[in-house]
Amino acid sequence: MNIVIGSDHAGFQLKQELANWLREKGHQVEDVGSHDPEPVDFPDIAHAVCSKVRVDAQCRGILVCGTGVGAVIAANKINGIRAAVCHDVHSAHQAVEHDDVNVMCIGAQIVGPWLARDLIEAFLQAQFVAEEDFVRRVEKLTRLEQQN
Ligand SMILES: O=C(CO)[C@H](O)[C@H](O)[C@H](O)COP(=O)(O)O
Repeated sequence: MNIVIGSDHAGFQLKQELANWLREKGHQVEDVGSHDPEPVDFPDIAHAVCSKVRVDAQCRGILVCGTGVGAVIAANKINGIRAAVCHDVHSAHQAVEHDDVNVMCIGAQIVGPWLARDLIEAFLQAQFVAEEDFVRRVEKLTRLEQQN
């Protein structure tokens, strides 16, 4: 799968580990930074990841900041992005299955590397379930995005 990954300084170390691990698993990974531990603002990294994900339906995004909170706020302001901060495996797959989430945000200060891997595996393996209720709700999300 094509994956775009990014982090701010708080997520840098975990993002490096996750990007390497994803490549070892055979995924196509584009790392948009940060590329060193110097401070960087999470909205800039969220924009870099999400501007690629929003134009490629086959692509998923992963954002790592300290808590996942700043990243998810920023990502959800970008048209075409449905982002979720996920720190449990159930949310990580249901977010895709029900809500067609295309960007997952992780807090490096909240979860360790092993749980982060489980979260990403659940996120990447999940597919949207195109049931009537789920489709209708996602369409309503798109309309909300267009209204504002
Ligand atoms: O978690 C975050 C935003 O929700 C960020 O990654 C930062 O950790 C947080 O904003 C704290 O900022 P700092 O510059 O690392 O003190």
